[in-house]
Amino acid sequence: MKIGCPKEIKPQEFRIGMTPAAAREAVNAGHDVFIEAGGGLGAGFSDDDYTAAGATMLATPEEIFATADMIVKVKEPQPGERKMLREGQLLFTYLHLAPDPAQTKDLIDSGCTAIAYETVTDNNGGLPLLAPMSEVAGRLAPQVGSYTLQKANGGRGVLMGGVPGVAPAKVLVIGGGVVGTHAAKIAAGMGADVTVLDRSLTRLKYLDDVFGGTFKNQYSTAEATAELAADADMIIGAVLIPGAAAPKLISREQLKSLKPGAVLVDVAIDQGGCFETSKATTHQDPIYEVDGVMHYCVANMPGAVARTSTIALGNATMPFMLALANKGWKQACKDNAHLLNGLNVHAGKLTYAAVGEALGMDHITPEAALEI
Ligand SMILES: NC(=O)C1=CN([C@@H]2O[C@H](COP(=O)(O)OP(=O)(O)OC[C@H]3O[C@@H](n4cnc5c(N)ncnc54)[C@H](O)[C@@H]3O)[C@@H](O)[C@H]2O)C=CC1
Ligand SMILES: CC(=O)C(=O)O
Ligand SMILES: [Mg+2]
Repeated sequence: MKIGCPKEIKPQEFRIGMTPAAAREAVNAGHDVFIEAGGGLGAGFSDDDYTAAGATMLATPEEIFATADMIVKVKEPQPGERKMLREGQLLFTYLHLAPDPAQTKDLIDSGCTAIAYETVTDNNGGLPLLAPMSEVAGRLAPQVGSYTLQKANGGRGVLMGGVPGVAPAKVLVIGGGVVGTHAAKIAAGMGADVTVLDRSLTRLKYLDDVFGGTFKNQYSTAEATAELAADADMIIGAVLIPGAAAPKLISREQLKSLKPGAVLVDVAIDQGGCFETSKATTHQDPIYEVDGVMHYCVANMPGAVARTSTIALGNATMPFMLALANKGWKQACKDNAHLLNGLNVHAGKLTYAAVGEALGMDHITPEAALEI
C-alpha cells in the first residue's frame, strides 16, 4: 500500500502522524511510505531520519494526498486538506466529528473512508489511540492551569503547592478517566489539594484503591460539582462520552459563584467542551476571560510537547496502521471489532451513531459499511 503522511497544518501543531520508526516498520512490511518534506521537524525528526528509514520525501501536501492510498495524520483534516481527499482513500487520524458538522459534511462528500483514532476501542473498555494523548494532555493541564493562575496571566495569584503556613490551591478535576487521573496525579504532585469527580463507581473504586492518599474522589452530581467548583482555584474538565458531544457541567450562570480569577482548563474541548462558556482556542492565543473566570481551551494540547506526543502516539497507532496497510481496511476491520469501532465515515455515509445523534444526521452501522 502507498502510505502518505503530510505535515500538520493546524496552528502550532508540531506533531506528525508517523515517526521514522513507524515508517521503517511499514517499509519492512513491503509498503511505500511518503512523508511531506519537513513534516517531522517540529517533533525533532529530520528528512534524513525518514529517508534512512526507507521513506520517500515529497515536497507538497498535494503530492502526498494524490499519491497515497492511506493518509496517516494527527489532527482532523483542515478545510484545504479535505478538498484533497478522494473516493476510496483511507484516512486514519483524530477526527472529533461530534462538534464539527462542517468537517463531517466534507468527509461524507469526499467519499473517503475515515477511521478516527479517538473511537477505536480495546478489551478493557478503553480508547487505546486516545489514551497516549490523554496522558499527555492530562499531565499538561495542571502545568498550563498553574501558569494561568498567576496574577499577570489573569488568574487568582495562587501557588499550586502553597507554602508553609499558606494553604495550597484547590483543584477540581471533573472526569476521572485517563486525562483526569494524569491531571490529578500531577496537580497532587505539585502540592495542590485535589478532588476528582466521576460518574463511574468502578472508576471511583479504582481511584480510591490506587490514589486514596494522594487525592480525593467524589461521585459526580450537579450538586457536588457546584459545591466543589465554588471552592476551587482551578477546575479541569476531563469528561468523555465516547464519540458524543461533551455534557455541559458548569453553566455561564454558575461562573458567578466561582472565585474571581479561578481557572477553567477544558481538556474536553475537542468534544465541544464541558463548560458552557468554553470555546476552542489555540496555542497562539490559549487563554480568555468570561465573567472574571479564566478559560484555557486548547483543542490540541499535546502539540505543545510535540516530540513526546509524536512518539507516544506513534507507538499506539503503529499496530493498527500496519494492519490497515497489510490487510486493507475492510479485512482489518473484519478481523478486529475494536478497529471497526473507529470507522466514522465510509463511501458517503456516516457510520458512527454518537456522531449522527450529536449532529442530527442519518447514519448506518459500521457492519453495514463493510458490505458497501
Ligand atoms: N484538548 C486536548 O488536547 C485533548 C483532549 N482530550 C479529550 O479529553 C477528554 C477526556 O478523555 P479521556 O480521559 O481519555 O477519556 P476517558 O474515557 O478515559 O475518561 C472520561 C471519564 O469521564 C467520566 N464521565 C463521563 N460523564 C461524566 C460526568 N457527567 N461527570 C463526571 N465524569 C464523567 C467517565 O466515567 C470517564 O471516567 C476527551 O474529550 C478527549 O477527547 C484528550 C487528549 C487531548
Ligand atoms: C486527542 C487529540 O485530539 C489530540 O491529541 O490533539
Ligand atoms: Mg484534540
